[in-house]
Amino acid sequence: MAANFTSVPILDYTLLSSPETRPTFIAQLRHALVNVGFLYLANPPIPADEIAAVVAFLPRVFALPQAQKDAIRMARSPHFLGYSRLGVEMTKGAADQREQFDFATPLENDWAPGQPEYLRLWGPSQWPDEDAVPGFKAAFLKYLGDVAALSYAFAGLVAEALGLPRDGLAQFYDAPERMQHRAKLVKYPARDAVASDQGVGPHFDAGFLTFLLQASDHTGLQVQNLAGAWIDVPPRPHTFVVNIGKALEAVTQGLARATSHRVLAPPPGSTPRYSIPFFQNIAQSLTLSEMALQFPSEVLKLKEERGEVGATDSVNFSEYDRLPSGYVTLIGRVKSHPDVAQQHYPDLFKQFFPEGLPAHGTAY
Ligand SMILES: O=C(O)CCC(=O)C(=O)O
Ligand SMILES: [Fe+2]
Repeated sequence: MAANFTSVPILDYTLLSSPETRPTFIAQLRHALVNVGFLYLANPPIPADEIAAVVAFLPRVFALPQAQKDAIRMARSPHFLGYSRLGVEMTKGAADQREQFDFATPLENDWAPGQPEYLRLWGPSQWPDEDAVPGFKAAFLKYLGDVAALSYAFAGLVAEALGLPRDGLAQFYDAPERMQHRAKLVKYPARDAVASDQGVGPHFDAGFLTFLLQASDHTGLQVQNLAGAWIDVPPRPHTFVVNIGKALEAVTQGLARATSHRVLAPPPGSTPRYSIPFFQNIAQSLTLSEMALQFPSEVLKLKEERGEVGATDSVNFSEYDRLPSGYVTLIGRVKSHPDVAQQHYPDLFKQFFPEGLPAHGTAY
């Protein structure tokens, strides 16, 4: 009988600061990784005022004139970075009802024709006009840097919780200055303003770890438990929601679960919901099936005790068993943003969308 969950566990980062309480955190983390795939990280090591400053910018950035937002639209970027209008992104073949800006940690792109196309995926962000939102770029870059640092520290904790050496996951990253991690500002308008209640449809995240900031006081995020039931993950003050991406699930042979999740649009008449997910990437050229990790038998036993995952509505990012990680990410981006792919990756676009640009997508 599968161990199931009806809520997402809360882990307090400050438990790590004392040798007496640290083992408690690691044990809670082990449980969350194996049985849930989601956790709240309370009191993360990022100053509350730094987070508040970023949150305060959200309504202002989305309130920029449409022409200024369109000037940095994602379709201009081979790196899938920039602004996406409501309804252009797809999950499981249906349009997501959210508006968003994708930004990433700073990195130049040195791809040259003839190299694998996925090496084109990382590159510079497109930022809104500094005069229109003074200070936003600096505040968000600071935030990106600090969450990236937290994400590396957290990977060390994950390794420890799964019985690996503390640097047991370090082989999956290039040197920090050659890595890029992505985050986005997301706005989900209330249901009466949009075509459906699909804020974002059921999906898995790619990569290793996601650090999600729920930036307004709306329920809407839900995760799917082992039996397939949808469980609410309401916002909690001064927490990140941390979840496992498909790449981490792959390298841990399913010990750490990638858990299906979705967002429902806020109810009619509500204010918009805002969030900022941060996606930690891994090195692009790795084929994960060639990098098997060895786990202690007592940890592997936890997976048996969990049992099989009974049902899920998500199907994406299943290719980590055979393709380089960067290619898997690129396929995900192509399927989610076919208009961007059509501009910059015409061959892949034709492969995934042989009938042309979907009116109502066929992806996922
Ligand atoms: O907005 C949220 O709360 C979650 C978004 C999400 O799951 C995603 O963009 O991958
Ligand atoms: Fe997600």
